[in-house]
Amino acid sequence: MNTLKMKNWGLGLGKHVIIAGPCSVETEKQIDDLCNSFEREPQIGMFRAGIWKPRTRPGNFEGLGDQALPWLQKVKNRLNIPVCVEVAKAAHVESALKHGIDVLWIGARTTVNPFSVQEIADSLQGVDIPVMVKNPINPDLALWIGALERMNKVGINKLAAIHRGFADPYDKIYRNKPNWNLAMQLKLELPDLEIINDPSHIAGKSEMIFDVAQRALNFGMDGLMIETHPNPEAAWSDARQQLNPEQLLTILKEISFRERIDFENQIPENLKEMRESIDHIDQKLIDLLSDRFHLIDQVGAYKKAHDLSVFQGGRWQDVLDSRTKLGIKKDMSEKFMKSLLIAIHDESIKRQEKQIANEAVEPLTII
Ligand SMILES: O=C(O)C(=O)C[C@]1(C(=O)O)C=C[C@@H](O)C=C1
Repeated sequence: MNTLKMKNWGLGLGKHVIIAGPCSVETEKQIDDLCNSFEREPQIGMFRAGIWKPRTRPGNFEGLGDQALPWLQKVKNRLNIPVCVEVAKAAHVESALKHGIDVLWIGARTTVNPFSVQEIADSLQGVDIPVMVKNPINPDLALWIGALERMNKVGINKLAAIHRGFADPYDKIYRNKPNWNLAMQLKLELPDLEIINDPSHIAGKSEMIFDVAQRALNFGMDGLMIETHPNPEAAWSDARQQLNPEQLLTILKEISFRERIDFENQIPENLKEMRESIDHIDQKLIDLLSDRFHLIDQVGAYKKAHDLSVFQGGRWQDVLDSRTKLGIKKDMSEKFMKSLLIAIHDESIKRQEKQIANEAVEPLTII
């Protein structure tokens, strides 16, 4: 996929892009008040606003629609920064383009539906406008990439992804679970594509936004989209997760942006050395794991010959408890130790089950 970085979108964006603005446009005064606060804040690179809101149930505020678009033009003129809105169908694209909107984004509830994404893509054929694609609600990397590809195929190369987290009804911490691994996987699959993190939708509550945003930057994400409202308590949508401008500015002051190392450039010598040591350690770890699994195979052969069960609860409990304790003493977390040991034990069980079923044990592959 050929994509242009945000700094090359021709919109005056820098290396780390901060996008701020309300969940929904509510009144002209709300927008004016925000402009008054943002005028003094040069770090804000783009203004966001929802005017068509996909709501879970009917009867909630669904956005002001076209009537709010002229107010966003005013924002552009006053702040001299690009303005972005969410679009969910071709009619939205048409209105947004007519009113000089600079950047479009596709929301999580739209990304899940290839028909909707294709409808938007078709309406953008031949149009030179940047598009940002939020992750789908469910943790499906292919669906996210598919939506980006649909845009790219109609000629949109000013593309970015927005990581807004994934719905998980069992998670009690986040509104949308970050699943950082999946976002990093996107980075691995599309290394040139920039990712903006949306801590507002991940956190779901204003007091957690700083931590989520900082983690995103620690992971090397390229920007932040933060919902901001002049008076969050009175917001017509997403009241719990919006910041007031003062809170936003505090976060922007305290947060640290991190450089991602570009592998095409020189890697600093001391980092190189540390990485070489890590390479050696990893080699040793793999050798040790391989030795352990060869012993597991011998135990498996013994179990088969003596009709013993593969799973040995007492022994496993001992292994789990004693190694976890050892790991904790060596500064590793209990959670990490347990998940590592469980992964190893699962593999042992699988290998021995295969042996008992008379299947050859596959050559060692540890992922
Ligand atoms: O001790 C055994 O019986 C083993 O096969 C080893 C091992 C392990 O991986 O440590 C694997 C399976 C058992 O449930 C218990 C422990």
